[in-house]
Amino acid sequence: MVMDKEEIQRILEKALEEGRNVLYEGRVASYIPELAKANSGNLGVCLMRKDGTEYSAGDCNIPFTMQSISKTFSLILALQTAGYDKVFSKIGMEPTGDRFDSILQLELKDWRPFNPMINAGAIVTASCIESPDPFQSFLDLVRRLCANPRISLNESVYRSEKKTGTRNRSIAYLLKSDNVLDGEPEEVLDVYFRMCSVMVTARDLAHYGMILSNHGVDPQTGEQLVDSTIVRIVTTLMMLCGMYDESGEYAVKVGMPSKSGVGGGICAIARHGIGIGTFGPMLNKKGNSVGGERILRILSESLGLHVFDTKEF
Ligand SMILES: NC(=O)CC[C@H](N)C(=O)O
Repeated sequence: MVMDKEEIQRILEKALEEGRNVLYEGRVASYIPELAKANSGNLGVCLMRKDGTEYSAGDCNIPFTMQSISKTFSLILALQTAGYDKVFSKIGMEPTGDRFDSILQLELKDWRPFNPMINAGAIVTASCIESPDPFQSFLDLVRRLCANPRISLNESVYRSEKKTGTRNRSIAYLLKSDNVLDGEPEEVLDVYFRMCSVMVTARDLAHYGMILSNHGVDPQTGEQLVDSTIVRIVTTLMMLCGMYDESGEYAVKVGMPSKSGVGGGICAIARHGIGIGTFGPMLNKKGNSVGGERILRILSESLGLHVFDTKEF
């Protein structure tokens, strides 16, 4: 199925409209007080192809905090600086089937977090980054992979989470008591909270997804921004665990390696060098954007983007 530009744009707009129809099913995150101020009506999508063409509909230039989407960038950075052996001696690769902030498995099954896409795993990932200034290195990486040098920290969201993040504190101290976490829990948490509070737009995420879909190569310059072996690891973990305890159902229905955040963003990696970013802060019970998921499902079905699809784009 080869589509012309107008047809793709029409599909995006239809997907946005259908996404709007399900917003009432969700709620904005409020456990981080600052996030409760989000505009419940926001919804947007941007699709970017490696040939430079770009499609968008709705609120795709509104900045929001990336929250858990930061887990994919920090994993890339930890693998780049500390290497595979160190990272995966401290963190597993298995989905949990539990909430993103669950503490359960650490006590019951394994002292190592199950994977880097849940909070416990991302806190350990942050501790693995080898850099004199881990947050600055993270920010540099995000700016490069999103091709946007203006990306910055949202101070109020950062302070709000730092003040109220007792559950993440519990996780970090438990990990410390089991000797999984190197360094001071408060220092590692500070880096983690900052990373979650970096602001991006749906368009930034589309660019990032496009780079990952293109095996880490910037199609404009030919530069290998991320080693393809690292891209493969991160993409696989996004497919298995990127939508928390909804990852299985999402994989069946949408079938694109994706990562969501409670700020309302989703970054999806589609076949054929396509990246998609969505933004809609109304979340379902699992903490995933209801509007974003609906849009991605429609795009997957209409454009044949499921990883096991055979259609041409
Ligand atoms: N699911 C998320 O996006 C969680 C990120 C959030 N900063 C937290 O740690 O709770």
